Amino acid sequence: MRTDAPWTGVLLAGGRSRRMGRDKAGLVWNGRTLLQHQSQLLMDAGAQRVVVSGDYPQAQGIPDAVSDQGPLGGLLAVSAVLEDGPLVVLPIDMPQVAPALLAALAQAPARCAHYRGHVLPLRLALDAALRAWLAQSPQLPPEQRSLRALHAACNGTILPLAPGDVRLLANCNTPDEWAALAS
Ligand SMILES: Nc1nc2c(ncn2[C@@H]2O[C@H](COP(=O)(O)OP(=O)(O)OP(=O)(O)O)[C@@H](O)[C@H]2O)c(=O)[nH]1
Repeated sequence: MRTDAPWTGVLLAGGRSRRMGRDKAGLVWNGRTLLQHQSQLLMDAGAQRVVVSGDYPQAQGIPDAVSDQGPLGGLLAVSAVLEDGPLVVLPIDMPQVAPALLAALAQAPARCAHYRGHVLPLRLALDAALRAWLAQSPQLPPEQRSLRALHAACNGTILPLAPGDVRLLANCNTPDEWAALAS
């Protein structure tokens, strides 16, 4: 019998994709858009449900409450429609993450440090403390308005990876990175 605690997958899909020059959510990976592919990864990992952060009516996406605040603006808006509980936050531009990795992260027992600078995917406990931190985040100076600061302040969890698995976290921000990933 599966006894794992239920968790919600949050797909970060907002932002302007400036470096890519087109919406990353619409890029096609193995015959599906990244919006579809990343949502499926979270479902395959065992998410009870997936909530899309971003203005995507076709996926019941939650638009940012405060625009141009980066991922924190997305999490602030998403947190307003969710009850307390565990979240696994996945970016739109990281298509090679294995569902098993996300599943392990969802059930990870303890906080872990950054793995070689990666702060996503990230597990968070949505509770009063996280809500309060997100609520004040638009007032923070830009250098403190980051997922890294959130991770540090709210005990976010990053799963440590075996060195051979680091490639699973490859993301794509530019057309060249996308071409390299997709080749
Ligand atoms: N909801 C929401 N998500 C964002 C926002 N900015 C970035 N993201 C998401 O956060 C993750 C990391 O985004 P970045 O690569 O840093 O930013 P980006 O907007 O996608 O791309 P650039 O404009 O080139 O920096 C991606 O999954 C984005 O979809 C935002 O303002 N709102």
